[in-house]
Amino acid sequence: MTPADAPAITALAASWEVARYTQRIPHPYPAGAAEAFIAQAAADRAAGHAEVFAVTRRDDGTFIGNIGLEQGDREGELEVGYWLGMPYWGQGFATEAVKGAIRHAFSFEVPRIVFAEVHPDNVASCRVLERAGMVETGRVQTRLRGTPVETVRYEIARPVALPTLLVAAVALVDADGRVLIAERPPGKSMAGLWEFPGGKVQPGETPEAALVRELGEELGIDTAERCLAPLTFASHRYESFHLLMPLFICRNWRGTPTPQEGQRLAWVRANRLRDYPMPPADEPLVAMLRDLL
Ligand SMILES: Nc1nc2c([nH]c(=O)n2[C@H]2C[C@H](O)[C@@H](COP(=O)(O)OP(=O)(O)OP(=O)(O)O)O2)c(=O)[nH]1
Repeated sequence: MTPADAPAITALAASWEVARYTQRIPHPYPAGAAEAFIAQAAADRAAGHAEVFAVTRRDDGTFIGNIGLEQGDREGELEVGYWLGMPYWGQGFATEAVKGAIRHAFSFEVPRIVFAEVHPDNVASCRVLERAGMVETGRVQTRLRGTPVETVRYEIARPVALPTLLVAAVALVDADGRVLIAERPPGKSMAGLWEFPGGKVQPGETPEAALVRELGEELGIDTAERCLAPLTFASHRYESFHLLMPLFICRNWRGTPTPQEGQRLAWVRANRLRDYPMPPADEPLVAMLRDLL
């Protein structure tokens, strides 16, 4: 906000429809209140416990309302509050502003939760918060504009960033065009599902070097990096990690693949791979292999 926003604030915040569900907009709106509000917002921002932004229309920069973030009573919680002038209701601006405020809040390390408290009769605002990804978590006894009221509390938690796991895998293809798959042994995650040989790329390792190592460890065969040709990749969100798995194809190796870790092996034609349950990340790969081989 800048001092130049004062006339727009005065014009828009004066209506009772706007003020009635807010905590602080005075009604009737006195002269000088907008200027005082802008000065207070600058002071709060400098003190580091609240930030208030002008909401402007992207097309022409018109001031249409305010949105703010303020420290809640509990550690790690920020409250979002907002109002828009009536001519700008019902056009998705509030939802866009709330989404922006949430993104802004979580760009800082501290907040775990962004919350809002809404008058239960303010159905439009409840919908805005829901569209912005917030969920109702309870009711709060409070006072709104001096009157006791039970507000609805909405929350959104900081999104958990999943680590990306890099796994290199290979379709070993024999002279008959069959592909080697291995069953994940009991005790491992996704036990009993059939997978392409390979494994996690260790820190400092290339995917090719990881595969050469894994093929030795798991199958007792020797391959050279130049015998591994890139084929495709899987990118799949599991519950606790995101799997990024380049799939190579290899037709040349030394030795006969034999299970070194007690796993079952199968040589399977690409059009029969569907008979073997595979991890969800592999499903698109199976279709691609069928087209290719
Ligand atoms: N090698 C291989 N891994 C796959 C395939 N599809 C798929 O989702 N994965 C997943 C399963 C594992 O989470 C990860 C491979 O890890 P890994 O095989 O080296 O590790 P691991 O069994 O020791 O690991 P863990 O999951 O038991 O911790 O990638 C696939 O076709 N081949």
